[in-house]
Amino acid sequence: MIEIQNLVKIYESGKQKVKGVQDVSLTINDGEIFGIVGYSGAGKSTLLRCINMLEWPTSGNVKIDGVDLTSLSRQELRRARQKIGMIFQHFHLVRSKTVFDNVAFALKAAGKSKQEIRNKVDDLLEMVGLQDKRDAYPSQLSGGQKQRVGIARALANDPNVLLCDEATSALDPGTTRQILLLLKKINQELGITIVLITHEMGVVKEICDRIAVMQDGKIIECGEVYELFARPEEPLTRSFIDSVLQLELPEHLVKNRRGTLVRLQYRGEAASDTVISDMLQSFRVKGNIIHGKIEYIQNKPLGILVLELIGDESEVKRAIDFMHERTGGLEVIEHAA
Ligand SMILES: Nc1ncnc2c1ncn2[C@@H]1O[C@H](COP(=O)(O)OP(=O)(O)OP(=O)(O)O)[C@@H](O)[C@H]1O
Repeated sequence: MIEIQNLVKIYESGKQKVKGVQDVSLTINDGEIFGIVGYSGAGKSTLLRCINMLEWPTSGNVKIDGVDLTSLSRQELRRARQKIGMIFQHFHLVRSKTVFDNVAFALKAAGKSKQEIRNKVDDLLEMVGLQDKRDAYPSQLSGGQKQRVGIARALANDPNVLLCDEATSALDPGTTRQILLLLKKINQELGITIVLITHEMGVVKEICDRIAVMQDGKIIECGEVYELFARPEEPLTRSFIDSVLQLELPEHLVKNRRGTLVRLQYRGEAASDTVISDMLQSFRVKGNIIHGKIEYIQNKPLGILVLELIGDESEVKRAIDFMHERTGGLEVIEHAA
């Protein structure tokens, strides 16, 4: 388990002080894939780099499996870090070394025998699907292949935790998906806890169990991915979610509406419910479906519909209250003029 308590990181350059992370407390459970989301400058990298002490916190603690990393000696910290792998946006491979040697590097440093190194590297390359690139150099690899080498290298010392710093941001969508599937496989087969930072909600939707949303060095919202998608509380979280759900309505639809537009979100079990037909039968309103989709997040359906309700104002209001009660997730987007 990773426990972050009241973490603060302030960068000082000359007389200027920049707050990288402001009083963050967070618990990440064993075996979880935990996402940290936020715009550029929100403090994601700083927080991630404090987890393995690449950045030393100004105050606060980081405990991994009960051990407070801020209290360790340099040597103890070096040993603790072997159990925390890390991968990077730009891979950070050694250009003059082959794929094999890039992965073997950490094992040599840990004093493993030649035979052990050969077996381990071969196993890792098989895991990431790069056996045939064993003797290639980084310049001969695609971006996705380079990240696979980065992942194999990060797993060399059998870490319990894998930190991913924008690991897919330099990759095209197809390759991103393959790398995310690989991370999921590693999480499931090896039981490794994964903490990833990203500004792409699509990445979160694909593989994370829980997420924290960061703004100005603070966590403004944290929870299970499905719950956050179904019921975000903060406007920033909502805008991240909307970006991936592609819910923007064409302007002419909003302009030419005749009634009240409402966005309806059905959660899990309610997704197949008959809430709309019940509403239309119970109230004197007409309903047009303007936009609709069902998203599957962590294999659970999240239904999203935009309805135009036309009718007497008080009847529309009663219809909205009814749907609110039945679904728990309803938003009035725009009132008719
Ligand atoms: N080494 C540093 N020295 C001074 N200020 C820094 C340093 N690293 C980060 N900062 C500042 O700390 C704040 C948080 O930066 P950080 O890189 O953690 O954000 P981020 O969310 O990861 O953004 P990005 O996605 O652009 O990397 C920013 O204001 C940034 O300018």
